[in-house]
Order: sequence, then structure tokens, then C-alpha cells
Amino acid sequence: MKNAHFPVNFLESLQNEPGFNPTNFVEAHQNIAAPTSIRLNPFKKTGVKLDERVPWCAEGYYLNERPSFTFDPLFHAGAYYVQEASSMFIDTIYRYIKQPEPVKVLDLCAAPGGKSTLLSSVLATNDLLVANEIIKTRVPILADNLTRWGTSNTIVTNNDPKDFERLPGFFDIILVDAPCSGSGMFRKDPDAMTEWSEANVNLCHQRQERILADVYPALKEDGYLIYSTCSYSHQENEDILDWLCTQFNMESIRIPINKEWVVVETQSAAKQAWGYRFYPGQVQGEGLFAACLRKKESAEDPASFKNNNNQKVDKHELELVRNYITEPENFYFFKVSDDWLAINNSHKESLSLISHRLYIKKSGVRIGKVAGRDVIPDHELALSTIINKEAVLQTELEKDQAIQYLRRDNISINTNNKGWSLMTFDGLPLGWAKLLPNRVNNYYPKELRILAAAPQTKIV
Ligand SMILES: C[S@@+](CC[C@H](N)C(=O)[O-])C[C@H]1O[C@@H](n2cnc3c(N)ncnc32)[C@H](O)[C@@H]1O
Repeated sequence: MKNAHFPVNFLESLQNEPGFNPTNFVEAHQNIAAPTSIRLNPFKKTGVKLDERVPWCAEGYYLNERPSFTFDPLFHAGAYYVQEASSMFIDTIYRYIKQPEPVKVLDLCAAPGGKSTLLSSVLATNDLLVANEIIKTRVPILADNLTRWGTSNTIVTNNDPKDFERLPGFFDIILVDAPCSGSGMFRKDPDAMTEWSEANVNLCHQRQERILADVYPALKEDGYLIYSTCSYSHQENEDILDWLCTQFNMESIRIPINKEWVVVETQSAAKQAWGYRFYPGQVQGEGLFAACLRKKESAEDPASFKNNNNQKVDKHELELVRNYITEPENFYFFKVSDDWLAINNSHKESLSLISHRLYIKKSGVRIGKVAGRDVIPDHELALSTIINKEAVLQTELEKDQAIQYLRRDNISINTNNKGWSLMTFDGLPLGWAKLLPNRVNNYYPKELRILAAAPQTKIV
């Protein structure tokens, strides 16, 4: 990117920000391209070898160039997520505050799902992740990314932060990756510069306070709040930490960082709350601010949560669908309309509570519908990490065939097998097809199919 034209007053407004180096910063925006980075899915291992690690994230790697992810079947299989490197710092924070007991985690501002898939990688099966997005049109991308990731302990909701007051003291950890003025993304998205103004920074600050005040009651006593923005502005970062510590009796948590990362550790003016700033030109990544605080005061008694969700179960159908899941004894099976779903047993009660208080868009893994003695398997099952692959046919595809399949084109396969089959690439499922005597019916979801023309350059 050449000759970055920063908004009026932008650079001046950053002069006193901790660790800000205008020379490095301008140079990075004018002459250094934003690095490309991906985060591998620890539950979907492939033979891909990468060597340049993102230092603050166990599964994060830099790539030498930006390949066409759309034309990489492993991307569609959920083997990795394309994520800006600085954002992966949430991995360091989570691993530091991680408790031995099962936790309930809320990602309040979750779409498109970068930090949700990250959290989902570090959570155990008996931990619960609620990934929420307020904007309805952004929920499908969040749900699709989590479906690709394949974990079974996630619930996706579409609610306003205020609605979470219906779950007082419910969450052990809340991540608020707040909507912000977006200056941290200027290098990747120079168009964002046109929207920046000091007035907008102030509006964002007010909205951030409102979001945090709304969700605060849902955090348990001694629970952790992780706050992040992709803004450099004090008003949206350290000032928010001061406001939180003043308003809510929270204590700041200092996160150990390695000096070699060149992350800037800051403290807020009034309460000396710790924060972590990432500047392009100093770190290999974009702008990020992150901080972690702990709630000290008592929440409402979580024991007030009671539920009664004993659905009548069709035993014949249940027997059929159980076969599709590994270790079905660890799962609670339930129906939504005609679809069977499964979620870890430990989340049965949470699911029931949440379903009475919030608007659920996806929960656990959708297995499919029972039709007579058959199960029509769902796409979510194909991509999930709990599918019992021994119970289903599998057809391994070459790369060209995989792309045809992902385009939802007709594919021809030389096989004598018949019936539902997982279509796999490099051993990882991409979706379902039905093998018939003379043809293959492609059941890749229409809304997910590749529409783009093939790239001219070589795919790496
Ligand atoms: C920085 S983005 C989140 C990125 C996401 N955490 C990730 O890592 O992929 C902020 C999100 O907050 C949502 N948002 C916007 N206004 C909001 C509000 N008033 N309350 C809660 N969320 C809001 C946006 O739709 C957006 O998805």
C-alpha cells in the first residue's frame, strides 16, 4: 500500500498513545503489506506443514503469500480459519485464565466467528461456548464458520446484549470484542479510513460502555471479562478499563507476555488497569487492544436457574440417530421440528435455560431427519468432529473433484457403493452425496457453494 492518506487529526490523536511510534506506523501502512495468517483446527489435522508460528497463539501460522482460500478444499473442510494474527492474542489470555473446572463462555459480539472458532479450539467438550451476534444478517456467516469448525459444544444466539441480563451470573468468561472505530484495520482495509472521525470514536466509546453495562450482570462472581477492540484510541481502550473498574468493582488481570513479541503493555490512567496494544510496524499483525478483568462482587444466585426439558422421545428414531455419533452415551439427543440434534450431556440444562431466555440459531450438532428406516444426514453432521465415520460410507476425492463437489456440480465417481456417502478430501469430510447406480446426487448446501471463477494464478 503506497501513500496512506490517514484521516484528518488521526495521527495527531495517536501521538500520546502508549508505545505509538509514528515513523514505524506510517512506514508499515505505506510500504509493508499486511501479513496473511491462518489458525489451524486442532480437531482436524492434515499433513500441511507450516513453519512460521504466530508467537502468541498455539495454532497460528503466517503464510508466505495469500493463496486462493476459496479454491482450497481444506478451507471448506474447516481445517483452518483465516484470521488476522494480532486477534489470535485471545489464545494467550484464555490459556492464562483457564480454570480446571468446566466453564461457560460467552462471545458476545461474535460474527463472523474468528474469536469463537479460536475459543472453540481451546475449550474442552464439557465447556460451553455461546456465540452471539446482534445483527441478524451476520448470524449465518457465524453459524457456517462454527459448523465448519465442527465442535459440538457451541450454541449460536441472535440477541441484543441487554437480553443476557436474563441469565444473571451464568457465564464464567465473557469476551466482548466490541464494535469500534476500526483504525486497527486501516492497513488491510484502507476504505475504513473514510469512516473515521473523532466524533465517531466518541460514539463508539459510548456504545462500548452500553454493551458492557448490559452484559455485565451475566458474568459470574470471580468470572473474567475479556475486552478487545481493533482501535488505537484511548477512549475505546484504556478509558473503558477505567470506566469498568470504577463502575463495577472489577480488578485488572496482568497477562504475562514475552518481550520479543513487541506487544505494548499499557496501564489506564486512573485505575492502572493493564492492557495490551498491537501496532503494525512493531508486531507482525494489525492493530489490536485487549485486556482482561475479573468481577469481584456477588452476582445473583445462579442456583435460581431451574429447568424442565423432558421431551418425549421416539425410541426408534433415537436408536437410528445415535449410530451416527461417536460415544453417543456422552450426548443428549433432542429434536427441533423434524431434525435430530446432539449436544454434550453436560450442556443439557444450559441449553434448556438458554432456549427459554434467548433466540437460538444453532445448537450442538444437527444430525438429520429420520425418514422411515433411513436417516437423511445433515451437513452439520458431516463437518462435525463427533461423527461416527465407521457408520457411513466415505468417498475420497481428488482436488479437482473436490472443487466440482464444492461448486455443487455433477460429479462422476467410479464406485459400486450405494447410498449416502461423506465426500472427503485429504481424509476430511466436505459434505454429503448420494451414490446411485448411474449417478451421484450432490447434496453440498446450495448457499455455501463456490460461485467464483477459478483463479488464474497457481493455487498453493
Ligand atoms: C469486531 S466485530 C466482531 C468480530 C468477531 N469477534 C471475530 O473475531 O470474528 C464486532 C461485532 O459486534 C457487532 N455489533 C455491532 N453493534 C453491536 C451492539 N450494539 N451490540 C453488540 N454487538 C454489536 C457487529 O455486528 C460485529 O459482528
